[in-house]
Amino acid sequence: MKNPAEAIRELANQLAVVKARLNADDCTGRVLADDVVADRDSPAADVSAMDGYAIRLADLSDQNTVAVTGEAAAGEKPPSMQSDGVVRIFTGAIVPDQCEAVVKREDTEESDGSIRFRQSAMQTQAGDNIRRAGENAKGGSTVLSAGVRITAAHRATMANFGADRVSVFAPVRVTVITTGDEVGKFDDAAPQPWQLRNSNQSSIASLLSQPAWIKHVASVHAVDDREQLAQTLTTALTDSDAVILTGGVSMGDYDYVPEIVRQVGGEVVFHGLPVRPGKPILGAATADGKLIVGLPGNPVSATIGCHRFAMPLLAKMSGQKNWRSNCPVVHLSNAGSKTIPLHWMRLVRLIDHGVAEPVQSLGSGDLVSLGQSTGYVELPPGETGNGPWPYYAWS
Ligand SMILES: Nc1nc2c(c(=O)[nH]1)N[C@H]1C(S)=C(S)[C@@H](COP(=O)(O)OP(=O)(O)OC[C@H]3O[C@@H](n4cnc5c(N)ncnc54)[C@H](O)[C@@H]3O)O[C@H]1N2
Ligand code: MOO
Repeated sequence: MKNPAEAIRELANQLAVVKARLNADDCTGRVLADDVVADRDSPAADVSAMDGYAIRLADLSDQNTVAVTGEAAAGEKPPSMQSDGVVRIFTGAIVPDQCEAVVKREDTEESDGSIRFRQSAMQTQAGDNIRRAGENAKGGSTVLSAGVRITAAHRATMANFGADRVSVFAPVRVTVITTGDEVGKFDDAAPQPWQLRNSNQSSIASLLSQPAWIKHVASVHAVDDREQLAQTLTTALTDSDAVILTGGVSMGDYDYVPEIVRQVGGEVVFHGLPVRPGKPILGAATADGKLIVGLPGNPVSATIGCHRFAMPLLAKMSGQKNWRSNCPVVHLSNAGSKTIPLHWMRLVRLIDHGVAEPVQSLGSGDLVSLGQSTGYVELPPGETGNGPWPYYAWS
C-alpha cells in the first residue's frame, strides 16, 4: 500500500488545475494566475535610508562646522548640493545628485544653520545609508510569480508596483456529499439513539471555508441507496471541480461509494491506505481531471482525512505551485511507547512553541477527543517517541 505522500502525489498527477481567470480587486487568499512585473525600478531613485545629512566625503571632518545649505524631504524633488555644505535629508527622500553618503543626524551636533560631525561619523563610507535605484528590483523584472497564494506580504509588493487588480485562478468548486441512513438534521426533535447528527458535514464545511481559493458549492446528504447516490454524485461532478464524500467507503453491505465512484467514471487511484485513522479512504480522478475523495464515515477519520489528503489535492487544483503540506514539526511530551504498524495520525494539543501533548482518544468515533485537539502529528509505521514529528494544525 502507498504511503500518504505517494498516494497524494499519484492522485495529484491526474488532477486538472482550474482554468478560469478573473481580475480581482479583493485578491487576498486567492492564487495569482500571472506573474507580477515591476512597472519601474524599486526604489525608483537613490533615496536616503535615514534622517540625517547628505554629504560629500570631502566634507567629513570633526574639526569644522559645515553649513546646512538645503533640505531634501520625502515627496519632493531634491535640491542640488552647493559646493560647500550639506543638505538636511529625511528617510525616503531622494538624495541630491552629488551626495556620496548620508550621515545619521545622531552622528552630528546640530546648531542653527550648520552641523559638526561627531567622531562616530568619521568612518562613513561612500554609499552609506543610501538605497540605490533598482536595488530591490529593476523595472520589467518579475517580482511575484504565478501560483502563489496571495498574502498581506504579497499585497504590499503588488501595491508598490501598481498591480492592484491582478488575474487570479477561479476558486476550486467543491461539493460535499455525506451518506448514511442514520445521519440527519434534527432541528426540533432530539435524535433517536440509532440516529446521529451530521458532524462530518460541519467539520468539512469548516475546513473548506478557510481558504479563499475554495468555493464550497453545496453540502448534500444522500441516504444509502445506489441510485440516489449515483444521481447525487453525477450532479455534484457537473457543478464542481471536486467532490468529497463521507461514509459508505468500507466493507459494509451498504457501503456503495467505491462502486458508484467507478460507475460515474472515477478512476480509483487508491482505496485503503496504511493510515490510522481513516484506513478505508478512497481517492479517484475523472477523465477530465476532477477529484473525488471518499472519506471514511467515522468523524475523526473524516476530519483528518479531509485535512491531510483532500486539502493539498484541492490546493494543487487551485493553481498553487507550493501545494504540498509544508507543516512545521513539534516534539511530543508524554508520547508513551505505543507503536502501530501504520502511519499514525495522532490527535495532539499544542502546549508550547514546538511542543504538543497527545490527546487521549478512544478512536475514530471519539468526537470529544477531536474537539480537544489543536491538530495531529504523523508518525511513520512502527515509530514512537518524542519526535520531532510533522504537525498538522486545524487552522
Ligand atoms: N469489516 C470491516 N469493517 C470496517 C472496516 C474494515 O476494514 N473492515 N474499517 C473500519 C474503519 S477503519 C472505518 S473508518 C469505518 C469506515 O466506514 P465507512 O466509511 O463505510 O463509514 P460508515 O460505515 O458509513 O460510518 C462509520 C461511522 O461513522 C458514522 N458516520 C457516518 N457518517 C457520519 C456523519 N456524516 N457524521 C457523523 N458520523 C457519521 C457512522 O454512523 C458510523 O458510526 O469502517 C470500519 N468498518
Ligand atoms: O480508519 Mo478507521 O478511521 O480506523 O476507524
